[in-house]
Amino acid sequence: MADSTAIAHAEGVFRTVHGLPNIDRQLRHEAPITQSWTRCVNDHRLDPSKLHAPTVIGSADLKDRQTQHEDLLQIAVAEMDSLYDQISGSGHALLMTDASGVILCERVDPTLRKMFRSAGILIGADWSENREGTNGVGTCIAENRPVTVHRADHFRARHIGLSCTGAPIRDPGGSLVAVLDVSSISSHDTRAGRTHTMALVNLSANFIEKCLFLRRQRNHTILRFHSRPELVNLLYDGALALSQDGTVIAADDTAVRLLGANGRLNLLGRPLAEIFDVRPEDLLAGSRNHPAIWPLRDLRRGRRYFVSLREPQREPARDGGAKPALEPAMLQPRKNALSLDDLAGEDPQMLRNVHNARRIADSMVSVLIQGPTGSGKEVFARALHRASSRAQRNFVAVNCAAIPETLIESELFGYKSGAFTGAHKDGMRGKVLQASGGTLFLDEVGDMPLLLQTRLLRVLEDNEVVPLGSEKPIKVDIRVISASHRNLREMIAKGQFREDLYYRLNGIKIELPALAERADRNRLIREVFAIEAAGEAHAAVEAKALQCLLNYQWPGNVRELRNVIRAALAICEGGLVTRLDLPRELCEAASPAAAAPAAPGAPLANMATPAETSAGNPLEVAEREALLAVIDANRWNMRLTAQQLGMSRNTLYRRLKRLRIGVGLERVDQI
Ligand SMILES: Nc1ncnc2c1ncn2[C@@H]1O[C@H](COP(=O)(O)OP(=O)(O)OP(=O)(O)O)[C@@H](O)[C@H]1O
Repeated sequence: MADSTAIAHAEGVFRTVHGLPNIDRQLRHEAPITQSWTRCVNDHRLDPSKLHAPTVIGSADLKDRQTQHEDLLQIAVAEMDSLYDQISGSGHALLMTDASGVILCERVDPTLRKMFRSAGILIGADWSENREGTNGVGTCIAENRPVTVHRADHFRARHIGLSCTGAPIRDPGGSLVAVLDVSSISSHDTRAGRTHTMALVNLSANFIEKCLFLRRQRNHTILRFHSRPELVNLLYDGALALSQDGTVIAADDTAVRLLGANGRLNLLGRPLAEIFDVRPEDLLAGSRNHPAIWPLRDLRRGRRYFVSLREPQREPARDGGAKPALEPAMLQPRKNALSLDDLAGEDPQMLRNVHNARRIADSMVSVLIQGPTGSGKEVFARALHRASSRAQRNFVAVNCAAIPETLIESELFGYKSGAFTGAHKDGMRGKVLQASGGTLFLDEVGDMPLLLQTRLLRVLEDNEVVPLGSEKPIKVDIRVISASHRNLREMIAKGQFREDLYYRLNGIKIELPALAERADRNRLIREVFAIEAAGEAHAAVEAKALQCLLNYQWPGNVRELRNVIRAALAICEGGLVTRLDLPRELCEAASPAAAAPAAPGAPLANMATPAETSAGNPLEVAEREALLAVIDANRWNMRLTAQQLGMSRNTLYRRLKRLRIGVGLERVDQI
């Protein structure tokens, strides 16, 4: 390519990204392309004119990735051969990448192989957007939908001879696992001509996706449905995988669309009898009792569908035949760092909170987060920091309740060398200085001693801090987010909290609801299970155990929920959580027969008395007391307890179970 073409292309890209008029006024790019260009410049810091060699991963890494996607590749290769037959001779390459954009397999006309290789289209090459800029694979992954990137739509000048169309392939949980892409070089295709290619690629991607769903769910009953009987058991029907008690454990995109559900999570964990007018016993009788295809009505909209049932190919190897109602692999476990979007959920109060937080994310407005213990105040503060323009700078958290009163001043404001006896000889930068440029998170701000409140207010008013033992103020630039589970207004009335500081901190108030009050609590419980069980291939929750989790009042909110699930996963047999793996008190309190919900704040931990453990065996009583003493000393932090006792956390949880020590309110590390 002539340098002048590359320079002109790069100039066009920069003009578009910076909103300047293009020299060639005819040049128009669709929104997904210009958004991708903006990501390439601002986020990936790529230069469109730069020539570079393709990034190709090593053969061991490639082999690992291929093995990891073995079932997918087996399905895809057959479909790719069939698609390749249809397009061969037209100068196209057909390729499939994994979710990070690395090519795992390809079908290329042997006479064109060399040309495609020199364009970087070869097995093992990384076509993610942050490597190759806007392209059919990387942009499909970034946008999570089918895209065509035609010639000068490409970000890198080097790729403007290519025309590519990529379509996502999703696993039964809805996560993108692969991209199917058709590319051509020096194509004389018009953009309109790519519409046909897009239809073909989409069809093949949908087909692969459906086969993958059926294959991965083959050990469960699968219900397939469509409003037209002749389309049942074909590509266009909806598919639901069911547990043995008729609970939906996986749904494909078509099922979600046909049922008008608001996403997969609305279907997962629900009994099929809540979705269709089917009696559970009819369903449990299996396909033998039904004609091959029979009609059912959808309960929400009253629409008639024709359905077929496929029985499990093999009984799931589960403990004692217990019935899984929820399998995390079917949910989409979220990444560890939760974003504001992740936190919004479907609760009206949370949606309002997230909306307000987004509006002020980039401003200097102080944020006061209130909510009961464990409701996610710190998680919210971190998400807000990540959504702000300070995201790349420090987020410094100070727990005002955890630092001894005598140290809090030096912790916050730092000190000069030799400021006091025992001070570090080089002095210390306090948290306020560490947070300068970023965000200072004051957790449990209601626990800050009054004297310090006065000093903090001065720092916030003057934007400068004077370390202990120094007289020289240092300028700071901090965004303050504070949190408290206490009623600060009541504290002001009692003279325990400064009113002026309250107004300084309370630029905007975010009130987090208790877990039991959240309209979307069932969904949140499932999500937390999915997060905790991520990476455990066979983890599942038995239907009755799930019911206990859903019915319980959760006085310790999400923290308690997380710890209960974490402990249950550690002690359960074969990955299946049953009621026996949950604290007994939780199931009792959650049962409809329980006289009243657990009183908010009532500790769940340590509710069994020594007499209840193995009929009061004195050795066990002694062991229990010794263990409780260590746990108490570690403030119910199981990681530290296990470390101190020199055992793994799993062993510790097993021992807790044996000694019937509940783990309801223990504190563990943050995600
Ligand atoms: N929406 C959520 N999804 C998954 N986990 C969450 C969510 N919200 C909170 N958590 C988890 O719950 C636990 C408690 O959260 P966090 O520490 O933010 O609560 P908090 O309200 O600040 O608690 P405290 O009042 O004790 O300071 C953490 O382990 C956190 O990762």
